[in-house]
Amino acid sequence: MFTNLEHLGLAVHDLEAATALYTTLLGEPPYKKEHVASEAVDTVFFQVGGSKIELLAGTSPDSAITKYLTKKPEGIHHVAFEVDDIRAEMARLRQEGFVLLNEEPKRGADNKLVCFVHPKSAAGVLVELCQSISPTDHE
Ligand SMILES: CC[C@@H](C(=O)O)C(=O)SCCNC(=O)CCNC(=O)[C@H](O)C(C)(C)COP(=O)(O)OP(=O)(O)OC[C@H]1O[C@@H](n2cnc3c(N)ncnc32)[C@H](O)[C@@H]1OP(=O)(O)O
Ligand SMILES: [Co+2]
Repeated sequence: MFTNLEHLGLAVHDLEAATALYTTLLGEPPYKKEHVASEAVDTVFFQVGGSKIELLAGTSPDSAITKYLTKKPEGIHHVAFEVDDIRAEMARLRQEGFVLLNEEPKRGADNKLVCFVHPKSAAGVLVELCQSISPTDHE
């Protein structure tokens, strides 16, 4: 089951400048900064009610964010939904004909298991599924 709009992922060139801008915009500083080596990104998270803003900057030319920003301007890169059972939702979406970008859930930022749905199968929007896990869980 989809349970929440977990975060909006925003692709930015300059993480420090974007962090300062969003701190002013939202009136609160971020609650977390995290490097995710598997995605080659640095992230900054802001809480907004029950959802979050995730700022993302690529840390290598191979990063999906770096590649995206060579073709597109800064802005909304993906929409992330919280799910209660990521494997069940992946199986359901596959059955419905969506193209998943991961065979298995992978470790994302902020203590989540994540899986991406190709934008070409989701009306032009890159969709991320997220399931919360304990910080000590390893998959
Ligand atoms: C920090 C971890 C995690 C979290 O916990 O929150 C994250 O959020 S990580 C975020 C970064 N990681 C990812 O995005 C991983 C998933 N993405 C991918 O695998 C790829 O980016 C992609 C979506 C498969 C695209 O890669 P690729 O096919 O190599 O790029 P192209 O430039 O050739 O794009 C093909 C096609 O798709 C369109 N596109 C690409 N990205 C997006 C996007 N974010 N939103 C909408 N559309 C997108 C692109 O415009 C191309 O379309 P056409 O030009 O019409 O062919
Ligand atoms: Co994300």
